[in-house]
Amino acid sequence: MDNREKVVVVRDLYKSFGDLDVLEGVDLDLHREENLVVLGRSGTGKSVLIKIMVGLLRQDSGTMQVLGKEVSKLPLKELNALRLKIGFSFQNSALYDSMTVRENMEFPLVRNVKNLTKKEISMRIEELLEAVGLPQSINQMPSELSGGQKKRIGVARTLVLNPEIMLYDEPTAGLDPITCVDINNLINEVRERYKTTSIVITHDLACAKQTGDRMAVLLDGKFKAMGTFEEVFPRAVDERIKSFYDYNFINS
Ligand SMILES: Nc1ncnc2c1ncn2[C@@H]1O[C@H](COP(=O)(O)OP(=O)(O)OP(=O)(O)O)[C@@H](O)[C@H]1O
Repeated sequence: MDNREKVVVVRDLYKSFGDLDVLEGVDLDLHREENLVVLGRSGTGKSVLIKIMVGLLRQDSGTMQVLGKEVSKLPLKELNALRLKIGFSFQNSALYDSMTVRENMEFPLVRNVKNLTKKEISMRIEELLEAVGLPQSINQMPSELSGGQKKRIGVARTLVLNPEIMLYDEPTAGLDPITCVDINNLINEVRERYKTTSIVITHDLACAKQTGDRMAVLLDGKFKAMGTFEEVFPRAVDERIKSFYDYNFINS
């Protein structure tokens, strides 16, 4: 029997928009401190699944439990409290261009955590910038940072509220292959250091292989394949999963 703690439990989840059936029976168990990679072509419903997870959309049927709570049944106050435990690292890093790195990181802290002293805020920001390898960027503007640096700061800002779950949306999109490897390493370091449980949405199989304990391939509204990289890809029978593998360049 699998005794690991389950952080997310999804059962028989359905979601349609009019005639468009997007999710058609999704099942998932995500374990504490696991890195799960979700793969699937554009429009397969990855974002819809994440939106149901954070209560931005409601499923038609089935259940979505996050940290022991059925998301669709939570009153707004509890939903907001749950959302604070889920850190979303956006594809475009979502930094405010008119604020320095420090101000970008202060913003969610000051807004969501009461009674922090200036010193506590500074210490938290400095620790996180050190953790993502950019302590020297604290007074820089986002426009002065490279794409990879912006991603790092975006991750640091997401961590500022101590999330238990990290959602990474296409973390390597738009980066050169070497910077991709750095960002993948960062995702793994964040897990080690902050004991986060992560979902990584990506089309990049090198990223999937490097960061994922398990892969979950969303196809026809369900997770059609689930397992380690080696279990899912080299031996794929489904032509669509095989083509996903064949069209990607595997670095290692
Ligand atoms: N609020 C909505 N109303 C109507 N249709 C929607 C809504 N949200 C998503 N959809 C549709 O659901 C399908 C799945 O969309 P989703 O954004 O989840 O895809 P995705 O797998 O995240 O794609 P990508 O990899 O391109 O981000 C799409 O056809 C989309 O148009």
